[in-house]
Amino acid sequence: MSTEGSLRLKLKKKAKVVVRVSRNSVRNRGDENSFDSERVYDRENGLKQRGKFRGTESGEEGRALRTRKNENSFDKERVYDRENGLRQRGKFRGMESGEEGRAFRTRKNENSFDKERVYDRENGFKQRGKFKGTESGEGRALRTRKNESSFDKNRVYDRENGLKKRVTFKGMGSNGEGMGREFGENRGKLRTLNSSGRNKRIYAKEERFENGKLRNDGGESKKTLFENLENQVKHELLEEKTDDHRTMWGPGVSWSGGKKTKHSTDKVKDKKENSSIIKKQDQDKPGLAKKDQDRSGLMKRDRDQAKLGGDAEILDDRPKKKKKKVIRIEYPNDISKKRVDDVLDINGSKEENKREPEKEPVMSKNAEFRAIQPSPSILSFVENNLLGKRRLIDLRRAGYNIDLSAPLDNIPFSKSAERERIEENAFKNKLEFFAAAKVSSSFPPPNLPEIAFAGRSNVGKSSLLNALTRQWGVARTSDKPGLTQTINFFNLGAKLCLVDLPGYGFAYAKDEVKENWEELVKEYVSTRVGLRQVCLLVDTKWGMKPRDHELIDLMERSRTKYQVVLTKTDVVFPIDVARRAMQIEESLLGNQSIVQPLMMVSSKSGAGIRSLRTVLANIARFVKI
Ligand SMILES: Nc1nc2c(ncn2[C@@H]2O[C@H](COP(=O)(O)OP(=O)(O)OP(=O)(O)O)[C@@H](O)[C@H]2O)c(=O)[nH]1
Ligand SMILES: [Mg+2]
Repeated sequence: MSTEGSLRLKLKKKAKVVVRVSRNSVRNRGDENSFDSERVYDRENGLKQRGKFRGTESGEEGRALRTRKNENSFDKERVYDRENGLRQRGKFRGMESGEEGRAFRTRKNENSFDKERVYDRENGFKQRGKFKGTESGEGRALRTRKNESSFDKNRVYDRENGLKKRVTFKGMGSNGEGMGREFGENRGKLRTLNSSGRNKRIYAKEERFENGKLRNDGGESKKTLFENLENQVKHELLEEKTDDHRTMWGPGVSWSGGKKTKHSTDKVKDKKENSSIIKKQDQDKPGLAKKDQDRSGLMKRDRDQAKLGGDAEILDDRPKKKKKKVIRIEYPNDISKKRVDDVLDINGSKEENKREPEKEPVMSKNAEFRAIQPSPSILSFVENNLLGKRRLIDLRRAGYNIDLSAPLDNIPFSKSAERERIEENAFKNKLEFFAAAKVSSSFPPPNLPEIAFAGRSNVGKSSLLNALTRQWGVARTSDKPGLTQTINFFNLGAKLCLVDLPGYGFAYAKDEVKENWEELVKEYVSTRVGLRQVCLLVDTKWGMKPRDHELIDLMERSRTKYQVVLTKTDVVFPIDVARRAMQIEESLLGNQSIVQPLMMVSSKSGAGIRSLRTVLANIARFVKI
């Protein structure tokens, strides 16, 4: 830098220093708040705020300057707020000159005040109640964060709720000593005494000098004083009777006996005459249960505090709890909360409603079925033949090829369905349709022993024919009941004839036609020469129906041999297959023409087909042609 430049820099600095010394109103980096007698200069908003600002007189500016630490400057008539500027034009004369130092509203002392107004940093001068709780010099009475309840003779100021609480509060009268004492009592700060689960606020007993400092000269220490005080209060709580409802509360709501009660202000006024802070209680009642102590403590709380504080009232800042209104609606037909006798009265006299002797509950058909206990032989047959609903994974593990039709009718671990492997020779023959009859006169001549398959429509008669011979599609099948409408005759080789009968019961056909089927079937099973056995097919899921019994009766009368075959066993659980078998066996126990055992098959899974095949092959074997 050149010599000329350095000289200029020095001159500038000197000039600044001079100005700074001569005028405090110059705004520079060190003094951020400049002012003059008429203007306020704000660093952020410049000189836009042109209100008269005379908070400090000349010579006192040094203290009144608004700095970062002292955020609130003021004058006799105006309050200056850094955030809101001079918008708050209320008269603010809380301090006289010379007292500003203590009355400044700072971060620690958040509440400034004057004789007539309350200044709230957040709400400005909205709270215009008269607030005269402290006279000048009451630096200790200021409401601070620790002492949140400020007060005056007539009003209570609450920082959150403003002046809404107008309870007369005369706990600390102004006595000119700056300590808030009215009666010259040795009363200290409010202390919280935890009594009976509730906080009780009491005053400490203190002695102070005239200058306001705490006196602690060899006497009881402050801590000891509080301890003594707590003990006294506890004793009082135990001693007090519950019928004393005197309270220190004004018209507000206070606690009495655990319930909120309203108190009149008259009771509070009388307490002015009290001159002692604490009425000593000498006796204690150690035998009182803790619960009772708590309760009595709660009920006497008001009175205790009144005694402790003389005229002082302690603010209860607890929010008032609203009682929930419970609306009970009585329904005339609601008998949920009535006794049995009452219920009887509602519905009629007790004699009329005498209970009838209890009948055995009628079990539903389903429940009856579930109660059936199958015999071990049936159960073992079901298990051995893998009857009932089975998981494909289980069938695969057992070696059956589930990709084949009727896999259980194949030999395990064989890759293809080998018709030649069918054990029974009769069923190794080709199944051939050779005659269909709608009327009895159309029946073919009985040259071969016949095995007929009867049953309700859609029970699986035609499917079973195909499954037994492993010739799928020879007998036509359909999921619609009533497909087979004629008596169809099939040759199985030269030795056996299989007959597919039309079904009975529900079918998609005219009633007249269905009646003809039934008559034809009845005629066939009762009159057909060469009929060796009727396989009466019953759906495992639904069991036997009345028309099945009709046919059985007919066959019984005509002495036609019949064997019951449960079909579609793959749609129910194994246990239900066994139950159904047991149920039908028991229902047909006395029948003469029935052929045992009851067979269980599934044309779809192939379960039980081999067993049935064996049974039927035996019939063919012993037939004499
Ligand atoms: N799940 C399962 N379905 C079967 C079984 N047997 C037959 N079905 C099915 O049942 C339906 C009826 O079979 P059909 O053999 O036509 O019954 P049907 O007794 O001849 O019936 P109609 O000729 O009308 O009297 C068809 O859709 C078959 O696939 C079986 O064992 N299991
Ligand atoms: Mg059929």
